[in-house]
Amino acid sequence: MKMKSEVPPSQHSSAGSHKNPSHPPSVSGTSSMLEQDGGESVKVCVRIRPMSQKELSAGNTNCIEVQNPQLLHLKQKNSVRQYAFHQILEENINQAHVFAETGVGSLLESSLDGYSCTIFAYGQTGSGKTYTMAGSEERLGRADYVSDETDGIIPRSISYVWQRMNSRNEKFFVKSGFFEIYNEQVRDLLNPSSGVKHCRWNLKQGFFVEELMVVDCLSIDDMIAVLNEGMRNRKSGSHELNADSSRSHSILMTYFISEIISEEGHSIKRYGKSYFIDLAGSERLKETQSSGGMLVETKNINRSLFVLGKVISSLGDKKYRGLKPHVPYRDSKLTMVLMDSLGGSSRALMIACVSPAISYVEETASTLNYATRAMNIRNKPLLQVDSQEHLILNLRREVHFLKMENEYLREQLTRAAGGLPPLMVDYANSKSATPKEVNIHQHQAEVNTLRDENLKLREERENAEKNYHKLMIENQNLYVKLENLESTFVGAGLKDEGRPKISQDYTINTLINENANLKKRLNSLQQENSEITAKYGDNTYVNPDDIKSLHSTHTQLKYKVDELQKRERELLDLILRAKKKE
Ligand SMILES: Nc1ncnc2c1ncn2[C@@H]1O[C@H](COP(=O)(O)OP(=O)(O)OP(=O)(O)O)[C@@H](O)[C@H]1O
Repeated sequence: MKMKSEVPPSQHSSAGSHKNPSHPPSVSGTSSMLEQDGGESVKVCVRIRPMSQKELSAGNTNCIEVQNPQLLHLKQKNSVRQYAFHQILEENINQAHVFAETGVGSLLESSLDGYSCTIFAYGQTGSGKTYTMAGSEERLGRADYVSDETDGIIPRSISYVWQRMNSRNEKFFVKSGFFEIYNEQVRDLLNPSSGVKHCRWNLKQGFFVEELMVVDCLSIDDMIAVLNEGMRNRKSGSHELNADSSRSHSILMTYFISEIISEEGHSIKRYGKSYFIDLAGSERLKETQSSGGMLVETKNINRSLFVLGKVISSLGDKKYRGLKPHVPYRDSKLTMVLMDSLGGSSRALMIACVSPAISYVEETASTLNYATRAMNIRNKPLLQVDSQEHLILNLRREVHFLKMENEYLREQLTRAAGGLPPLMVDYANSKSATPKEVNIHQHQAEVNTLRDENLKLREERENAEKNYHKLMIENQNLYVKLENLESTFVGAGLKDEGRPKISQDYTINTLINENANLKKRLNSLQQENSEITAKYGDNTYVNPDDIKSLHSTHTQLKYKVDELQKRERELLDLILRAKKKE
């Protein structure tokens, strides 16, 4: 195995004659997911793992009933919900059958033809993602690893592609890289000591991980060595960095560069790739959604998974069909990497892993709901074309996404400031996007301008987020202070004895000062709050409901302060009258 630290080659091909590949895109060997517009839906399979010993001894019953290979019933508390998928793999289906039934071979065949393919496992912790993608975790990463029947999709894919490459009349170059994303940091699993990696975008590759170690694989053993090395480093890294390995996403990339010599003696190259992704446990996503405190989530919980959920929702929501929704790909590292696989030019297979145990029925329902949405996502698989065309294609795609995103951000700001939103433009269909009218330099200039604009809009949004956070903390402090004041002055004794009981700690002067400060803070907070609301609107991170509830808290606080001041005046009056009597 030859180790190399480099960015993989651009995904282009001079094979103009290969626009009609020998293997037209079709996800499974028998059933094509191709649709009329040339698009192809993400293939979604559900794998149900056997109940674990722990689940059985806890007395769990089965909450999933498989009706047929495409239909299942989920038995929830008071209802039964029906779900349909491309393929359902029951508990008793072994690893070899999973490989065959999910149609992975057909995807790999496309990669050898010059297409991009992504296979990813989604599901809660312990639902069998790693087992499905790689195999039994205890065996992987060990020096004495030998292939056996528990091998998952990755080792099986490795031996499949090697067999297929040997039987084809083409010369293949294979390269591989392995990385993980944890807490929005990318770590090279083949070179863990190299530190945090950055996600960049360029014309040739779209998004890519910068300075990732990419290894030349000259044999099947080299590829297995890459898998084992990555798995080993993921395990040890999980102890050093994150106690919980299920919170990181691991991504194994393999590039297949094929070369054939045409009858005229020209060399024709095609650039295919396969991504194998083992995602973090999706129950984090559920926690994220239920906690409501979005700022805390994005910091402490797996942001990539949260954004992936949003990307799947936007792309898979039927109401957006043909409307070009805003898709927040750029909001996380994982979705940047997956940009091409979801709603892009790659072919994709999602394996949703679930436990049949009734105690996880909610997590299972959540996984199945996301999987259902993912089935609505459509990709347009593209064979890599010659360099110039490929550059223009990438630029056009970048222009399209940037325009949509900037439009979305501007529209939020305008609406929040009370103006009418600008009309949304369908950039994909607008005339100005026609490639022949604009040359590559103009495309590049447009991308640069849009990216500058995007940067500014994002900075503005970040500032607004920071202010919002500050405001929340101040509000909290204010609340605590008010509670202290209330317990001091409006205690139970007051009601019982009909006369004020003033704590020794509080003199009238401190009370007046406190209230004056409180009012001052309230005023400035309210002003700050209305500025943020006007500027910010309902952007991705701060929910308009949160802003509304912040407003309502302010109103309540203000009411309490007014009440308190009224009570204070009464107390003052009482004290003065008592003093006069003395
Ligand atoms: N289909 C299956 N058959 C037998 N055992 C399985 C199956 N699926 C999963 N397991 C076992 O269940 C346990 C949990 O599986 P696994 O580690 O793959 O879950 P996971 O979804 O990757 O979890 P995490 O998100 O925490 O990494 C492992 O011991 C694994 O061997």
